[in-house]
Formats: sequence, structure tokens, C-alpha cells
Amino acid sequence: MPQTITFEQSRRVDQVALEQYGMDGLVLMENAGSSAARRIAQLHPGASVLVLCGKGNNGGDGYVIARHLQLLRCDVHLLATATPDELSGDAAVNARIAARSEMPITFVKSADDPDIQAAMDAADVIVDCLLGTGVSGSLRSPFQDIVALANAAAAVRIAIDVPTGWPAVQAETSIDAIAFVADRTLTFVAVKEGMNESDADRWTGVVEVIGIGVPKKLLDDLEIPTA
Ligand SMILES: NC(=O)C1=CN([C@@H]2O[C@H](COP(=O)(O)OP(=O)(O)OC[C@H]3O[C@@H](n4cnc5c(N)ncnc54)[C@H](O)[C@@H]3O)[C@@H](O)[C@H]2O)[C@@H](O)CC1
Ligand SMILES: [K+]
Repeated sequence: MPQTITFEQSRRVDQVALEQYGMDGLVLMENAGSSAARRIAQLHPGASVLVLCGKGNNGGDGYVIARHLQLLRCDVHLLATATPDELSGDAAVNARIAARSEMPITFVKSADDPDIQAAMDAADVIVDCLLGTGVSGSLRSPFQDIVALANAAAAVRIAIDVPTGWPAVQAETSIDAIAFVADRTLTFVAVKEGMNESDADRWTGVVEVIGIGVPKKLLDDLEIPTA
């Protein structure tokens, strides 16, 4: 397993790309999401894919992934914890594009909405873009319920950047602690700290790194391990 980076280092990469290199956050999100979608379509050509989207930039990645998966001839459905008007920044831009493209989107009003279970049952692949490096602590409602339903589904599970609810669950002793149990994690820039610990693959599954197109000099200067 290669060297790892902390969540803080990961956020620093984005910050330096934006502030010092003048890159646009939308470009980083597009690079991240389009590359992840290509990998998902390569692994599961023509699959029915359910993309779970949260409120932050990890959710934003999900809207990009969904748009590219449609172009790559997958059958895509979105399950979102917030409407585009409740989002901000790059995530809001991509959520609006998805809505204007008339992609099928189920907005979660309550965790026991039967549409959630139906969407999970119809999926060959569930892609987790609920929470990424912005997570803090154990999952709050409705995330625990959505994650529990996803974990019980027959579909293949793919986490984007980090499995939602991890790494808090790894240190958690409470029996209520829960995290997305992925068959595969497509993580951005570099493997995240903790993913190389012996029991982490219970949640991450196979870990693959996806580049987001930031300059090599930036990665070298921040001492970010590259493959
Ligand atoms: N320009 C960028 O910053 C880029 C970010 N990227 C993506 O952005 C992600 C980070 O995005 P954000 O910083 O917006 O954070 P997240 O998308 O991980 O989540 C932030 C949201 O989660 C909520 N939250 C935090 N802990 C919670 C908990 N325990 N239970 C329920 N809700 C909780 C917060 O209130 C906030 O609304 C990365 O993981 C990556 O996927 C990529 O798009 C690449 C570019
Ligand atoms: K995630």
C-alpha cells in the first residue's frame, strides 16, 4: 500500500490549486467526477447505477459522475439528501445541471420513504457520494438510515473519496456506529490516512487512486505521494 495523506492535506491540495494556481473548483470537480465515472463504467458497463448525493462537494462529485455515466450508457438514478437550492458553490452548479438535464432524482424527505428502498432494489451498483473529507464524527440522520439501506442492498457498492461514515466508525465502540461498506473505494489524489490500517478494508474494499488534474509541481511541493 502506498503512503497516505490526511484529510487536511487533501483539502490543502484543493485550496492551493485554487488560490495559488488559479484553478477553478468546478474543473477539479469535473476531473474528479469524470475520471471516477469512466472507471465505474469500465467496471460495470451498461449497469443501473444509483448515485447517493449529500450536501457538500462529495455530493457535487456525485452529480458529475451521474452526468458522465449517462453519457457512458449506464442507466442512472440519483438519490439526494438536499435540493439544488439547498446546496452552494460547485455542488449547487452540478446539481442544477443534473436537474435541468431531467435526470431521475429522488429527494429524501424522510428516511422511511419507500422510494429509497425501491431505488436501492433497482440498482446494480450504488455509488456513495454522501460525505467525503468534510465528515466529522458519527453519522447523523438521515445518513445512517440511507447507509444502512445501501449496505443491505444486493448491489455492488462503490465509495467516492471515502466511504461515508468512515473513519469515525473504525474507532467507534458504539454498536450504533455505521459506515458505508464498499466493495471498492475510488479515492482522489492519494490514499487517505487510515486506509492502510489492517481492518480498514472492511469499509473501503479495494482502494484505487483517481487523479484530479492538479499540477505535479503542486503535489511535489506539498509532498503528496504519487503512484
Ligand atoms: N475543490 C474541492 O474542494 C474538491 C473537492 N472534492 C470533493 O469534495 C469532498 C469534500 O467536500 P466538502 O468539504 O464539501 O465535504 P463533504 O462533501 O464531505 O460534506 C460536507 C457536509 O457534510 C455534513 N456533515 C459533516 N459531518 C457529518 C455527519 N457526521 N453526519 C451528517 N452530516 C455531516 C456537513 O454539515 C456538510 O454539509 C471531497 O471528499 C471530494 O469528494 C472533489 O470534488 C475535488 C475538488
Ligand atoms: K463518499
